Amino acid sequence: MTRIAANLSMLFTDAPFLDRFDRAGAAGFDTVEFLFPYDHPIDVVKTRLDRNGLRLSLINAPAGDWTAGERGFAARPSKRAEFRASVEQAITYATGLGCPRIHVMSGITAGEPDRAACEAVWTENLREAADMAASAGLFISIEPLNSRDVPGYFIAHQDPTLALIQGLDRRNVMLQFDVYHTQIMDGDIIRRIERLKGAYGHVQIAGVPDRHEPDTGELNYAEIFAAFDRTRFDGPMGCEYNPRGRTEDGLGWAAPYLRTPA
Ligand SMILES: O=C(O)C(=O)[C@@H](O)CO
Ligand SMILES: [Mg+2]
Repeated sequence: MTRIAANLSMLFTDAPFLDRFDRAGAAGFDTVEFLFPYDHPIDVVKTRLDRNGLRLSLINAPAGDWTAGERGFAARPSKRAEFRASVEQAITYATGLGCPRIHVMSGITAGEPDRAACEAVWTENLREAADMAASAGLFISIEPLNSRDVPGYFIAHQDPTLALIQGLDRRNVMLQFDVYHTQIMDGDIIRRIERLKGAYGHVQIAGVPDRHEPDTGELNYAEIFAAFDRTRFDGPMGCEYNPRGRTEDGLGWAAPYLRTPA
């Protein structure tokens, strides 16, 4: 059964962050995800979730100076201390907010030592993060990002990323299958959904190439949802797109997956 979640870092962005929870609830979402809640105390965010009857499916660990282009630390030998601190903070928030999964970003590795050094530090960091997360009963999510939008990011393709994850030997680290990035870098979406069944723990969606609503662009989301259904994937897929206009006005495609207003 297809389930969706509102990504509050990209939807309803005409409202301040905390007010986006109310907008998502009113629009009929029962689940949300977002990147960085860290400017707000946990209890304040929790109140917004609870008063709208919302579950939280994913947060990102702090990823550094986002506006300056930083995208996390896991593969950056020069950022070991920042990595550990970011995972600790994310675990505190995920635990307090009842969120089962943390997206840990790998970082832009241009400017770091050679690839082998980055891979070695990524592996050490992720094993440590996985063990910290496992003690709290949490999953870690690892997402390749397309190199058109995020040049120099450590991981850009699904298969090599899965090989890295398998090398960790940690059961609570899984792929994040963002259909938008995957279509740009790898394609063959339907077969890939089937072949990687069981390897991804979180899914995100958007139209390609413009990253708008999934009802535009080169992908057929009816077929993609059916493929995820066949694999028995039942997690809420994050709607991680830039709405063409007001978020609510572009939710026609989502009507079958939203709650009807009380
Ligand atoms: O951009 C995406 O896609 C994400 O999922 C973010 O968490 C990180 O870039
Ligand atoms: Mg994504």
